[in-house]
Amino acid sequence: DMLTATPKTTEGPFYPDKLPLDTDNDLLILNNSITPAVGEITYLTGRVLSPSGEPLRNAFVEIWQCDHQGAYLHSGTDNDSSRDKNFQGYGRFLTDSKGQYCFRTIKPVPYPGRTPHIHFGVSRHGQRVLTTQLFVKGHPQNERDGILKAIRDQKALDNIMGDFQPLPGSRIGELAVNFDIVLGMTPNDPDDDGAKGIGKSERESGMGMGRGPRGPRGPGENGPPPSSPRPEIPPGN
Ligand SMILES: O=C(O)c1ccc(O)c(O)c1
Repeated sequence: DMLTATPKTTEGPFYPDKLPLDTDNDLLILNNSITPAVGEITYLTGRVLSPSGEPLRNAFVEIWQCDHQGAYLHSGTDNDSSRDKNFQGYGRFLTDSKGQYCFRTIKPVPYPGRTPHIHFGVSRHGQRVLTTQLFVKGHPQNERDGILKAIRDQKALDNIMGDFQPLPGSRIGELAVNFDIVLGMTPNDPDDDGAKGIGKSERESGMGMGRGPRGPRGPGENGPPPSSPRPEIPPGN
């Protein structure tokens, strides 16, 4: 049996034109800063699945979104001066053997003309295979969003509605949302190419949860953000 494929949407104008030096899966802390981004802390988890529901390992998941005041990490914005300099704005992660990814970010807020959303790009074998957006289930502005209105299939729509809920046990009002991404059919799809197509230095910098010395901890583990330094791409490399 085939699952309903996650619908694709436009990439939008603000995929970062210059990636931040820190591209890990914790969008709340830049490099070794002790000051987190402003916003509602959200643990964003999910799996990348094949059309038949098999977990896909080594899928390259990128997310990007505007900060708590609607500023994207992009040179084409008109609100860069008010941008939250502590918000990473972009993050990426390679799925594990269960197809799982995780990010720590903020709950998305409206952008002028758009209902709240988080942009996603999923790549395999060095090629983008899905561009989509995750929305906030029940948000009143969803009804007036042109990109959402273009998706006519109710099942497909349900697939991109994130149910942002209080993180159980959190004393500081953190949220959690799960978003499983189902890819459409692709011809001749080996299940693992060892992340081929992702640049070596980038891969080495992709210190995700469970693979490196830091990155967000899993849901339920609160406390101050980790402060130990982690490997980064050295300037000039
Ligand atoms: O079409 C737009 O203006 C627009 C703005 C922001 C977005 O995130 C987006 O996807 C589209």
